Parts: sequence; structure tokens; C-alpha cells
Amino acid sequence: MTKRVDVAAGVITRTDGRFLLGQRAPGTFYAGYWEFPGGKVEPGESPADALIRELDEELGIRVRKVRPWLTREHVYEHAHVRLHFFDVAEWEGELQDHVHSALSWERSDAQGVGPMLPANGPILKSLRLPRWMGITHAAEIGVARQLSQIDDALKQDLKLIQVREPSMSAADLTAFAGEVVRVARPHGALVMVNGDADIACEVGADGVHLPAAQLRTLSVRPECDWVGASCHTRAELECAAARGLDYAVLGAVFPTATHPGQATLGWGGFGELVRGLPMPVFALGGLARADMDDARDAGAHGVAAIRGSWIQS
Ligand SMILES: Nc1nc2c([nH]c(=O)n2[C@H]2C[C@H](O)[C@@H](COP(=O)(O)OP(=O)(O)OP(=O)(O)O)O2)c(=O)[nH]1
Repeated sequence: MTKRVDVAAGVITRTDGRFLLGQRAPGTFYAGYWEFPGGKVEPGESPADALIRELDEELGIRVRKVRPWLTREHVYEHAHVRLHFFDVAEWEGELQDHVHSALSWERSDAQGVGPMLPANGPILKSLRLPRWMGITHAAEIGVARQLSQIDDALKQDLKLIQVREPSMSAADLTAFAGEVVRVARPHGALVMVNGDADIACEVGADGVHLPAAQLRTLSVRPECDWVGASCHTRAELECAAARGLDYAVLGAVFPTATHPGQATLGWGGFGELVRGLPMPVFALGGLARADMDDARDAGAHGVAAIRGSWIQS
């Protein structure tokens, strides 16, 4: 039977958005490959405590705060590894590497070093996902007004848009989504189209976002670069994970105008539901920019919002 090993690894991000990778030293397993700093969880230790210890031993830094992010499993020749990835939110000290051949600060969109450890491919893809997702409601406020709000938000820092227009005809959705893709491109923002992979492809969007009902009946992953889904329960989140989806959106955290009367999770309920999942999960429901820290403390990748995303015009 393959040995099972728990490993804790940390994403240490600089203010310019670059994250730290280390190159495995000669004489170790997969020498020369690049990894996130971290190491094995010892018996009786929590993954978070293991990471704090490893970052002190490996890099000489004192970590003040880590936030759970993703948990992925990978079967290597030597062991079945369960990797607990954390966001290293606060740390102190000077980096002094004691174990790697080299360290490098890398960008998620244009990584300069390689090869990465085989388990880390999806992690790098997850790091390309922006933290804030703006969700459209053009059918409610009018296409022209929505496009102008998108334009304003893109000029600020919006990098991820979900076109969600369940009441639009296919023709109107195609035209609107095509326009969103056109305005988003120069800003390097990703666009996902809710509910229709064919339209997503036709307009050159980056991906498709599946409503929960479509997720439940999905047999094969749509052929889009990015595939995400809306989830409300642990079973739906596990379904999204089992289908190899790139992200999920989970809500409602707080009451919303879109779904009045819907039961809410609060941050405690949200944190319970997302624990141990392999893909990033956005928090949704009654949230605004100011909620980002609470969301990430609860284990969210970021925040998704309809009303909270758009600067009123
Ligand atoms: N630290 C870290 N380990 C990773 C990443 N991705 C990945 O697959 N791993 C795997 C490789 C190893 O099997 C394990 C890390 O264990 P480790 O670095 O403590 O130990 P090791 O196998 O090199 O050897 P040792 O401690 O027994 O000397 O997790 C990553 O990004 N960071």
C-alpha cells in the first residue's frame, strides 16, 4: 500500500502580487523542481502549525497568520500526498533560505521558472483566478447602464466578470456577452458566461459558469478553458470537485436582494462547507469589497457579488 503523507505548503505573496517558489535541492525527491515552501505535517500537529514551523525552519520567517485555501491529493511513486495549501497572510523577518537551491518571486500569469512539482499545476491555475468576481444583472438595470458600470469597474481593478442573464434570449445573451468580452479584453479581465457553454465559445469568453441545476446533471466537463459552478450545499461543492471544475461560488453568506428569504450561511457556515476542497471557492451573498478579509479568513478564494460589484451610475 502507498504511504499516506500530509504536507502543508504556503503561498507567500508580495505587495506586487508575486508569490514565492523554492527549487528543491540536489539529493531530494524531484530535485530541481519548484515548489511552494512547506513540508510534512508531523504526528499530532495541525497543518497550519506544521506550516508555521516549516517556514521558520526553511526560510527563517515568523508567520503570524495563515488562512486555509485549497487541499489537493496527488499520488507520487513514493507516497500518496495530501497537500494543504494556505495563504500566508502575515509574516515577519528576513527571508533566509536553509533548504532550497534557489528562491524566486513568480507571477501567476507568466511564470519564469520550472518545472513545477507535478501536483502543483492546478494550484498555479487557481492563482490566476482574480479575487473579485463581478456578476452582471443587465436584464434588470439595462444593457447600456450595465456596460457603463463594467467599464468603470474595469478601469478600477475588476479582472473577472460572470455574465449572468438567465432571462435573456440566446440572441440577446450572445450580443451582450460578446460586448462584455470586447470591453474586458484590453484590461486582461476573464469573462465567464453563465449557463451556456456554446455561447461562451462563440463569443470568445474564457469560460462557462454552470448554475447548480446544470452542475448536478453534468456528465463531462465542457470544453472551455475555465469551468465554474454555483453551489449551495456541500454535496454540490463535492460534485464540482469530482467533475474537475476550476472554481465554485458558494452562497448565500448574508441576505441578498436577488434571493430574498433564502437561508444564509454566515462566515461560520461558509468556512465549514469549504473545508478541504481542492478548488477555489468564492463567497457570494450580500457582500461588498470590505468583506474580502473576512471571506479569505473563512477559507474563500475571494468574493463574488452582483450589486456590490458595480459603481452606481
Ligand atoms: N513543500 C511542498 N511540497 C510539495 C508541493 N507540491 C508537492 O507535490 N509537494 C510534495 C512533494 C513531497 O512529496 C512533499 C513534501 O515533502 P517534504 O519537502 O517535507 O519532504 P521530502 O519528500 O522532500 O523529503 P523529506 O522531508 O523526507 O526529507 O509534498 C509544494 O508545492 N510544496
